[in-house]
Amino acid sequence: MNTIDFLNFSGKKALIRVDFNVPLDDHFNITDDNRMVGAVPTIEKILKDGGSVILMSHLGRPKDGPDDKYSLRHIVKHLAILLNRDVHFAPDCIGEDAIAKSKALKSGEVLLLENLRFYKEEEKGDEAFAKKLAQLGDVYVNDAFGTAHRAHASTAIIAKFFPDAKYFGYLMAGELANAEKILNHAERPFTAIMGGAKVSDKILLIEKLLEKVDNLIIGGGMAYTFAKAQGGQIGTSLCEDDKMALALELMEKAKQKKVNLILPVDTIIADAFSPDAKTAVVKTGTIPSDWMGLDIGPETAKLFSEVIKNSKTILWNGPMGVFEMDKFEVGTKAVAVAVVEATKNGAFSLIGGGDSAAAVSKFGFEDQVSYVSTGGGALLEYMEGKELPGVKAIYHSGSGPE
Ligand SMILES: Nc1ncnc2c1ncn2[C@@H]1O[C@H](COP(=O)(O)OP(=O)(O)OP(=O)(O)O)[C@@H](O)[C@H]1O
Ligand SMILES: O=C(O)[C@H](O)COP(=O)(O)O
Repeated sequence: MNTIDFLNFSGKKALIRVDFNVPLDDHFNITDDNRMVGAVPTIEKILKDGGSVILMSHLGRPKDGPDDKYSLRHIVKHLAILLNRDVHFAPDCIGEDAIAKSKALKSGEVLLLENLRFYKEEEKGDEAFAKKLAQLGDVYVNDAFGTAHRAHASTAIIAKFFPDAKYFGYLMAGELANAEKILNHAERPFTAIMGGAKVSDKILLIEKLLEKVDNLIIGGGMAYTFAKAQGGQIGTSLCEDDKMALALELMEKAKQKKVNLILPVDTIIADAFSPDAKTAVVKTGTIPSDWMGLDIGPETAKLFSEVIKNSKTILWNGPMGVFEMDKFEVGTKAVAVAVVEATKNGAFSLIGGGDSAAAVSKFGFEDQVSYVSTGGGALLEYMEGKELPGVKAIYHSGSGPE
């Protein structure tokens, strides 16, 4: 793999695509900086070599050009703290000012460009826009694993302009190596824990995992589709009616493949989607008509935990309940505790990005699992077996713009 270890960056200007699409609160405080922290080793290696760094990223999904709400200027201060040095900022990611600022960069200096998605050309994968970005550096580095599933100008198209000078950053290399370990070198028993809101987001992954795992645990909102498909009463819980047949098919497939598919046996129900809701515990499939299931129940937490603790490889993607509300975090926390315990006993545990990562960090366990991925959609797509455009662009050995 063509990582930045193959080059001494002394005197070079490295244009690095990072994924600094981090969650911000109403006061623009970063609520989870995992993605920024993940990019630091790449930046530091290049600066230590005597290079300079131009960072480019998107933030959120701005609809219509520049919008202060999505400005990357909000993260400059925190980046400077993480890198322990000043960070220059270019309020336009292309154009004269960005070119001048990039030219003026001295060895050891860092420039952050404004949100790439302020130009619609970024998401369109526009080649002329990619060329303008390419003018800013001598070497292109892709360390944006979280955005590697997008074929955008800065993640994929731009690589054409660096036929002999394009590299993977350390975060990208680490993410791919860990995903690979799970997919192709998993020690047994191998347990996948799937949760989150919807079955439809994870069908392909579940199908793929049925080829690989010993145990497949399903919790979270998606479990109610399985409960209803089996004839259970689920009240007003989340459900995708059009996926019920598929849920039964997946159960049948698991049986054929001799995969132990484990579904919740009880659930915590609430009379409203609210932190102050009245709650009760009921058996799966027995939810009264105007109540909803918002977490797995205590019997289920015990059942899942036993399986997890006896596993040697664990992949976890998606929370077991509405963990953002303290009343409905118990099931997700129990699973997190079991994953931590298994890891202490030598298991390899990989936590899928996004909400599972947020849950693990809410409980303060991020340093007690083997790896917390910075990828949400990107990790899912990679694990489903899809080729990621951001990865392909670095591997592809084209000789310049087509
Ligand atoms: N029983 C439930 N009812 C309603 N929402 C639920 C339930 N269980 C979990 N959720 C919600 O699902 C959301 C996460 O689902 P989502 O499908 O986005 O997971 P995910 O983002 O794919 O997971 P990851 O980010 O780890 O890949 C959380 O906000 C959580 O509150
Ligand atoms: O958060 C993510 O999954 C990535 O940063 C990609 O963002 P997107 O889904 O808006 O393309």
